[in-house]
Amino acid sequence: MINVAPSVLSADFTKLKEEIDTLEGASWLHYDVMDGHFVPNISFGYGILGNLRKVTDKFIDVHLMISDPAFYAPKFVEAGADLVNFHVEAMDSVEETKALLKQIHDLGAKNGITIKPGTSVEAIKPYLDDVDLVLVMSVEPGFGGQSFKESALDKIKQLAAMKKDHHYVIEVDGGINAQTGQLCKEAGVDVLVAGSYVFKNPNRKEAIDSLL
Ligand SMILES: O=C(CO)[C@H](O)[C@H](O)COP(=O)(O)O
Ligand SMILES: [Co+2]
Repeated sequence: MINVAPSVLSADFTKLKEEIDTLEGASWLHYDVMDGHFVPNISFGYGILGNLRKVTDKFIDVHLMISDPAFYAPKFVEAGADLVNFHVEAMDSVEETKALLKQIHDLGAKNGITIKPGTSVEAIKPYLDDVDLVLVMSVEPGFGGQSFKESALDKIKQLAAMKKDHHYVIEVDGGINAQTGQLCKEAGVDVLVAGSYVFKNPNRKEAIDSLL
């Protein structure tokens, strides 16, 4: 079964609750956190997540694009994240990474590990037994509205082939529309993040349905 996770980054923030209410058919919400350091953009933090948590029962998937996930991840769990994923490129050691994955679980949320387009699946092999989700970036993190990079497809296929020995779900993020979403589904993805494709369509249900 495919889940669609609309990325709040592309929503109209002046009416966030109404925007969320239009997302019929999507059981997840994707919440992109950018610190202006790990990526050259700044989005929103755990305060706004706390507000969002009060107005939706959707499964909130927090994507941390920040340099210090170990410090901030617990704050996002506390604010109501259902899942917190962070970039392997932001971590200094395997020990530190495993400790943060465990801490997120101990705090009661699901965890995930994320790779940029230039990072291979090899880099996250040490964590595949410890994660609930692997996020494959199909654009350089930092901005919505970019074009899908086909190099993500091979990584999804590799992760899908290894999935039988592990328990993670595979998510893809960046440049997803009906066409690229179909390619990802054929490659074995479980969760499609879609920002501009969903929020730029006046008929949100139609956009979400075209991805399912
Ligand atoms: O993590 C992200 C950017 O770093 C966003 O989740 C992603 O870009 C979604 O936007 P779009 O679907 O418009 O590409
Ligand atoms: Co994202």
